[in-house]
Amino acid sequence: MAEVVEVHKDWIGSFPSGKKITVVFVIGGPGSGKGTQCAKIVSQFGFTHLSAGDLLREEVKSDTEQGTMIKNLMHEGKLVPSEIIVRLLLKAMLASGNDKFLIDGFPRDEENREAYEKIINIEPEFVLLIDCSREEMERRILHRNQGRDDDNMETIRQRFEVFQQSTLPVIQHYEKMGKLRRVDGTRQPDMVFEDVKVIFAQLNTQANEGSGVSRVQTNPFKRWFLDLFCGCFDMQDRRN
Ligand SMILES: Nc1ncnc2c1ncn2[C@@H]1O[C@H](COP(=O)(O)OP(=O)(O)O)[C@@H](O)[C@H]1O
Ligand SMILES: Nc1ccn([C@H]2C[C@H](O)[C@@H](COP(=O)(O)OP(=O)(O)O)O2)c(=O)n1
Repeated sequence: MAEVVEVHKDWIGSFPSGKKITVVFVIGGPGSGKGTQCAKIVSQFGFTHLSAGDLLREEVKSDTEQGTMIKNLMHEGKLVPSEIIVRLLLKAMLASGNDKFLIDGFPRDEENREAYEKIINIEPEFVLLIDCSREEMERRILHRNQGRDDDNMETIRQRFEVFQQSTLPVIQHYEKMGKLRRVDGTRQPDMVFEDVKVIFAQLNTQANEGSGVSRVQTNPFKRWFLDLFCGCFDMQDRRN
């Protein structure tokens, strides 16, 4: 709890004041090309890229009990408890000094989404879904050579399973809300980016037309801060 209060203090001075905070989620199956497209989006649209997987891999490097727990879950291709990943995301957002965030590999399931809504609660502008066939994703993962502990056939199978069972409901949720933007990720990276660019360019147009809601109006961090002091940060609403 003390650490979170510290983070909030940092936030006060670290976000550019009076600016709208923009969040876009990027989802897709393992190996669909999320990281590849995010790198391109960052260089063209000035977002801060927060990869949920990278944040967890960083956490694994810390020689702690939590790090070991995360390492084991990732090795099995399972999802890490939502509170952990949402806390890591919040910390990274606050530390970035930026007001535009590309959150890659999140939300992975309904629990992730609900935890985000409870703790951070900045509505995403849209959710970019990179669509790709399972065969192509499998081929890419087996060739990516990043030395990842989870890029082996057995773990890949479990990650596909999680995508089918747990991420599809999240996709359906955002589709119902009209927030899903789907691109065909089976093509070459630059071709995929042609479609991605059009989607992000619309975001810029909206901002210029002033259709976005300002941070002052929504003030999600104020709500978050109040929630923190009402004691509901640990996901259990103790007021009930
Ligand atoms: N459109 C694409 N066509 C072919 N290979 C790709 C494409 N996008 C990404 N890759 C390659 O596939 C692998 C997985 O991509 P990555 O961006 O790491 O996926 P994810 O972040 O979704 O797991 C990487 O080796 C990457 O270079
Ligand atoms: N929101 C998230 C994101 C990733 N994870 C864990 C589980 C995933 O299998 C691993 C790797 O995720 P990452 O996004 O880096 O990689 P892939 O899309 O599976 O290639 O991290 C999680 O538990 N919760």
